[in-house]
Amino acid sequence: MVYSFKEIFLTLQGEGGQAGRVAVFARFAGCNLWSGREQDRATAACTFCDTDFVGTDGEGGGKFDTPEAAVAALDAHWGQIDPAHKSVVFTGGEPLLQLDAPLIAAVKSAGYFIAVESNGTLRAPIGIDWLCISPKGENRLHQTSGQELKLVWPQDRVDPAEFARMDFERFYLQPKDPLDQNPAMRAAHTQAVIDYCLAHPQWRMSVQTHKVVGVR
Ligand SMILES: C[S@@+](CC[C@H](N)C(=O)[O-])C[C@H]1O[C@@H](n2cnc3c(N)ncnc32)[C@H](O)[C@@H]1O
Ligand SMILES: Nc1nc2[nH]cc(C(=O)O)c2c(=O)[nH]1
Ligand code: SF4
Ligand SMILES: [Mg+2]
Repeated sequence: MVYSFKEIFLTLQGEGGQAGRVAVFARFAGCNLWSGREQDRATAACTFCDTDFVGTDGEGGGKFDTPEAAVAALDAHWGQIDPAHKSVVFTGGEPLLQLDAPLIAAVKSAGYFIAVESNGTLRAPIGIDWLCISPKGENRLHQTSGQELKLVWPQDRVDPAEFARMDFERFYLQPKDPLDQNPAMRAAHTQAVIDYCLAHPQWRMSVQTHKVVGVR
Protein backbone atom coordinates (compact mmCIF):
# COMPACT_ATOMS: atom_id res chain seq x y z
CA MET A 1 0.00 0.00 0.00
CA VAL A 2 1.20 3.49 -0.88
CA TYR A 3 -0.02 6.01 1.68
CA SER A 4 -0.87 9.43 0.21
CA PHE A 5 -0.99 12.39 2.58
CA LYS A 6 -2.15 15.86 1.67
CA GLU A 7 -0.31 17.33 4.64
CA ILE A 8 1.28 16.44 7.96
CA PHE A 9 1.62 18.99 10.75
CA LEU A 10 1.86 19.32 14.51
CA THR A 11 -0.97 21.14 16.24
CA LEU A 12 -3.51 20.94 19.05
CA GLN A 13 -6.58 18.80 18.44
CA GLY A 14 -9.32 21.40 18.08
CA GLU A 15 -12.48 19.29 18.25
CA GLY A 16 -14.33 16.73 20.34
CA GLY A 17 -13.30 14.84 23.43
CA GLN A 18 -9.54 15.16 22.86
CA ALA A 19 -9.62 18.92 22.23
CA GLY A 20 -6.51 20.71 23.47
CA ARG A 21 -4.18 17.72 23.10
CA VAL A 22 -0.98 18.04 21.06
CA ALA A 23 -0.90 15.65 18.12
CA VAL A 24 0.63 15.12 14.73
CA PHE A 25 -2.16 15.55 12.19
CA ALA A 26 -1.78 13.27 9.18
CA ARG A 27 -4.29 14.25 6.54
CA PHE A 28 -4.82 11.53 3.94
CA ALA A 29 -5.55 12.58 0.36
CA GLY A 30 -8.93 11.68 -1.14
CA CYS A 31 -12.46 11.01 0.09
CA ASN A 32 -15.27 8.65 -0.94
CA LEU A 33 -18.00 11.31 -0.44
CA TRP A 34 -16.57 14.20 -2.49
CA SER A 35 -13.94 14.60 -5.21
CA GLY A 36 -12.68 17.73 -3.48
CA ARG A 37 -13.33 19.83 -6.60
CA GLU A 38 -15.58 22.86 -6.05
CA GLN A 39 -17.49 22.17 -9.29
CA ASP A 40 -18.60 18.81 -7.83
CA ARG A 41 -19.56 20.06 -4.38
CA ALA A 42 -23.27 20.67 -4.99
CA THR A 43 -23.83 17.12 -6.26
CA ALA A 44 -21.50 15.38 -3.79
CA ALA A 45 -22.60 12.99 -1.03
CA CYS A 46 -21.04 15.40 1.48
CA THR A 47 -21.49 19.07 0.62
CA PHE A 48 -20.21 21.15 3.56
CA CYS A 49 -16.57 20.07 3.83
CA ASP A 50 -14.21 22.72 5.20
CA THR A 51 -11.01 20.98 4.06
CA ASP A 52 -8.68 20.74 1.04
CA PHE A 53 -7.64 17.10 0.79
CA VAL A 54 -6.76 16.93 -2.93
CA GLY A 55 -3.27 15.79 -3.87
CA THR A 56 -0.12 15.46 -1.79
CA ASP A 57 1.25 18.97 -2.23
CA GLY A 58 0.53 20.40 1.24
CA GLU A 59 3.09 21.12 3.92
CA GLY A 60 4.64 17.80 4.97
CA GLY A 61 2.54 15.93 2.40
CA GLY A 62 3.72 13.19 0.10
CA LYS A 63 3.49 9.53 -0.86
CA PHE A 64 5.02 6.94 1.43
CA ASP A 65 5.73 3.44 0.11
CA THR A 66 5.82 1.62 3.43
CA PRO A 67 4.37 1.94 6.94
CA GLU A 68 7.89 2.60 8.21
CA ALA A 69 8.31 5.53 5.85
CA ALA A 70 5.00 7.01 7.01
CA VAL A 71 6.00 6.58 10.67
CA ALA A 72 9.31 8.32 9.98
CA ALA A 73 7.35 11.29 8.64
CA LEU A 74 5.16 11.38 11.76
CA ASP A 75 8.25 11.17 13.99
CA ALA A 76 9.90 14.04 12.12
CA HIS A 77 6.90 16.21 13.05
CA TRP A 78 6.76 15.00 16.65
CA GLY A 79 10.43 15.94 16.89
CA GLN A 80 12.05 16.20 20.30
CA ILE A 81 8.95 16.48 22.49
CA ASP A 82 8.40 13.91 25.21
CA PRO A 83 7.89 10.55 23.45
CA ALA A 84 5.76 9.35 26.37
CA HIS A 85 2.95 11.53 24.96
CA LYS A 86 3.24 10.70 21.25
CA SER A 87 -0.15 11.18 19.62
CA VAL A 88 -1.37 11.15 16.03
CA VAL A 89 -4.71 12.09 14.46
CA PHE A 90 -5.39 10.44 11.11
CA THR A 91 -7.87 12.51 9.16
CA GLY A 92 -8.46 13.54 5.58
CA GLY A 93 -10.16 13.23 3.31
CA GLU A 94 -11.37 9.86 4.47
CA PRO A 95 -8.64 8.04 6.40
CA LEU A 96 -10.31 4.62 6.35
CA LEU A 97 -9.69 4.41 2.59
CA GLN A 98 -5.97 4.01 3.36
CA LEU A 99 -5.39 3.35 7.07
CA ASP A 100 -4.73 -0.40 7.18
CA ALA A 101 -3.53 -2.93 9.76
CA PRO A 102 0.18 -2.70 8.82
CA LEU A 103 0.20 1.07 9.23
CA ILE A 104 -1.66 0.87 12.55
CA ALA A 105 0.81 -1.76 13.80
CA ALA A 106 3.81 0.36 12.82
CA VAL A 107 2.39 3.54 14.35
CA LYS A 108 1.48 1.70 17.53
CA SER A 109 4.93 0.14 17.90
CA ALA A 110 6.42 3.62 17.48
CA GLY A 111 4.52 4.55 20.64
CA TYR A 112 1.63 6.66 19.35
CA PHE A 113 -1.85 7.11 20.77
CA ILE A 114 -3.88 6.73 17.57
CA ALA A 115 -6.93 8.90 16.92
CA VAL A 116 -8.98 8.81 13.72
CA GLU A 117 -11.57 11.20 12.26
CA SER A 118 -13.87 9.29 9.88
CA ASN A 119 -17.19 9.71 8.12
CA GLY A 120 -18.20 6.21 9.26
CA THR A 121 -19.09 4.80 5.83
CA LEU A 122 -16.28 2.23 6.03
CA ARG A 123 -15.49 -0.21 8.83
CA ALA A 124 -12.49 0.73 10.95
CA PRO A 125 -9.61 -1.68 11.52
CA ILE A 126 -8.83 -2.69 15.10
CA GLY A 127 -6.13 -0.95 17.12
CA ILE A 128 -7.46 2.62 17.04
CA ASP A 129 -7.38 4.29 20.48
CA TRP A 130 -9.85 7.11 19.81
CA LEU A 131 -12.26 6.70 16.93
CA CYS A 132 -14.41 9.71 16.05
CA ILE A 133 -17.26 9.04 13.63
CA SER A 134 -18.91 12.02 11.97
CA PRO A 135 -22.00 10.97 9.95
CA LYS A 136 -22.75 12.72 6.69
CA GLY A 137 -26.34 13.18 5.55
CA GLU A 138 -28.07 10.04 4.40
CA ASN A 139 -24.86 8.11 3.75
CA ARG A 140 -25.23 4.82 5.54
CA LEU A 141 -22.99 4.23 8.56
CA HIS A 142 -21.01 0.99 8.50
CA GLN A 143 -19.01 1.87 11.60
CA THR A 144 -21.48 2.27 14.48
CA SER A 145 -19.15 2.06 17.48
CA GLY A 146 -16.19 4.05 18.75
CA GLN A 147 -15.18 6.61 21.34
CA GLU A 148 -17.12 9.58 19.99
CA LEU A 149 -19.86 10.32 17.54
CA LYS A 150 -19.51 13.93 16.39
CA LEU A 151 -22.38 15.14 14.26
CA VAL A 152 -21.99 18.40 12.34
CA TRP A 153 -25.23 20.26 12.91
CA PRO A 154 -27.62 21.28 11.50
CA GLN A 155 -27.73 18.92 8.51
CA ASP A 156 -30.63 18.43 6.12
CA ARG A 157 -32.58 15.20 6.63
CA VAL A 158 -30.56 14.21 9.70
CA ASP A 159 -31.98 13.73 13.19
CA PRO A 160 -29.43 13.24 16.01
CA ALA A 161 -31.82 10.75 17.60
CA GLU A 162 -30.95 8.28 14.80
CA PHE A 163 -27.47 7.94 16.33
CA ALA A 164 -28.19 8.32 20.02
CA ARG A 165 -28.42 4.58 20.74
CA MET A 166 -25.26 3.59 18.91
CA ASP A 167 -22.24 2.26 20.79
CA PHE A 168 -20.22 5.43 21.45
CA GLU A 169 -18.84 6.77 24.73
CA ARG A 170 -19.55 10.41 23.87
CA PHE A 171 -22.03 12.20 21.63
CA TYR A 172 -21.17 15.64 20.23
CA LEU A 173 -22.88 18.19 18.05
CA GLN A 174 -20.50 20.54 16.24
CA PRO A 175 -21.85 23.71 14.62
CA LYS A 176 -21.59 23.56 10.85
CA ASP A 177 -19.09 26.19 9.76
CA PRO A 178 -20.73 27.99 6.82
CA LEU A 179 -18.57 27.84 3.69
CA ASP A 180 -19.17 31.51 2.97
CA GLN A 181 -18.21 32.45 6.56
CA ASN A 182 -21.54 34.30 6.89
CA PRO A 183 -21.60 35.52 10.52
CA ALA A 184 -25.40 35.34 10.87
CA MET A 185 -25.44 31.77 9.57
CA ARG A 186 -22.57 30.81 11.87
CA ALA A 187 -24.44 32.27 14.84
CA ALA A 188 -27.63 30.42 13.85
CA HIS A 189 -25.82 27.07 13.61
CA THR A 190 -24.13 27.67 16.96
CA GLN A 191 -27.46 28.54 18.57
CA ALA A 192 -29.06 25.42 17.09
CA VAL A 193 -26.40 23.28 18.77
CA ILE A 194 -26.78 25.10 22.08
CA ASP A 195 -30.55 24.66 22.01
CA TYR A 196 -30.31 20.96 21.17
CA CYS A 197 -27.76 20.25 23.91
CA LEU A 198 -29.80 22.17 26.48
CA ALA A 199 -32.77 19.94 25.75
CA HIS A 200 -30.89 16.64 25.17
CA PRO A 201 -28.24 16.14 27.87
CA GLN A 202 -26.76 13.04 26.23
CA TRP A 203 -25.26 15.46 23.68
CA ARG A 204 -22.35 17.81 24.26
CA MET A 205 -21.24 20.76 22.19
CA SER A 206 -17.98 20.54 20.22
CA VAL A 207 -16.56 23.87 19.13
CA GLN A 208 -13.84 23.97 16.45
CA THR A 209 -11.43 25.64 18.88
CA HIS A 210 -8.52 25.74 16.40
CA LYS A 211 -10.53 28.16 14.25
CA VAL A 212 -11.33 30.33 17.28
CA VAL A 213 -7.72 30.69 18.38
CA GLY A 214 -6.15 30.62 14.92
CA VAL A 215 -4.04 27.48 14.96
CA ARG A 216 -4.14 24.87 12.20
C1 LIG B 1 -12.60 17.22 7.04
S1 LIG B 1 -13.26 15.88 7.96
C2 LIG B 1 -12.15 14.54 7.57
C3 LIG B 1 -12.50 13.23 8.24
C4 LIG B 1 -13.70 12.48 7.68
N1 LIG B 1 -13.77 12.50 6.25
C5 LIG B 1 -14.99 13.00 8.27
O1 LIG B 1 -15.75 13.61 7.56
O2 LIG B 1 -15.20 12.79 9.48
C6 LIG B 1 -12.80 16.28 9.67
C7 LIG B 1 -13.90 16.76 10.57
O3 LIG B 1 -14.33 18.04 10.14
C8 LIG B 1 -15.74 18.08 10.21
N2 LIG B 1 -16.21 19.12 9.31
C9 LIG B 1 -16.06 19.15 7.96
N3 LIG B 1 -16.61 20.25 7.44
C10 LIG B 1 -17.11 20.96 8.49
C11 LIG B 1 -17.82 22.19 8.59
N4 LIG B 1 -18.12 22.93 7.52
N5 LIG B 1 -18.18 22.61 9.83
C12 LIG B 1 -17.88 21.87 10.93
N6 LIG B 1 -17.24 20.70 10.89
C13 LIG B 1 -16.85 20.25 9.68
C14 LIG B 1 -16.12 16.68 9.80
O4 LIG B 1 -17.46 16.36 10.13
C15 LIG B 1 -15.12 15.85 10.58
O5 LIG B 1 -15.57 15.65 11.90
N1 LIG C 1 -6.48 21.73 15.07
C1 LIG C 1 -7.25 20.94 14.31
N2 LIG C 1 -8.09 20.07 14.92
C2 LIG C 1 -8.83 19.26 14.12
N3 LIG C 1 -9.67 18.27 14.50
C3 LIG C 1 -10.15 17.65 13.41
C4 LIG C 1 -9.61 18.26 12.27
C5 LIG C 1 -9.77 17.72 10.92
O1 LIG C 1 -9.66 18.44 9.94
O2 LIG C 1 -9.99 16.50 10.84
C6 LIG C 1 -8.78 19.30 12.71
C7 LIG C 1 -7.94 20.27 12.09
O3 LIG C 1 -7.86 20.44 10.87
N4 LIG C 1 -7.20 21.06 12.93
S1 SF4 D 1 -16.59 13.06 4.35
FE1 SF4 D 1 -15.10 14.32 5.50
S2 SF4 D 1 -13.38 14.74 4.09
FE2 SF4 D 1 -15.07 13.85 2.89
S3 SF4 D 1 -16.05 15.65 2.04
FE3 SF4 D 1 -17.14 15.16 3.95
S4 SF4 D 1 -16.13 16.31 5.62
FE4 SF4 D 1 -14.79 16.39 3.80
MG1 LIG E 1 -10.26 20.47 9.90
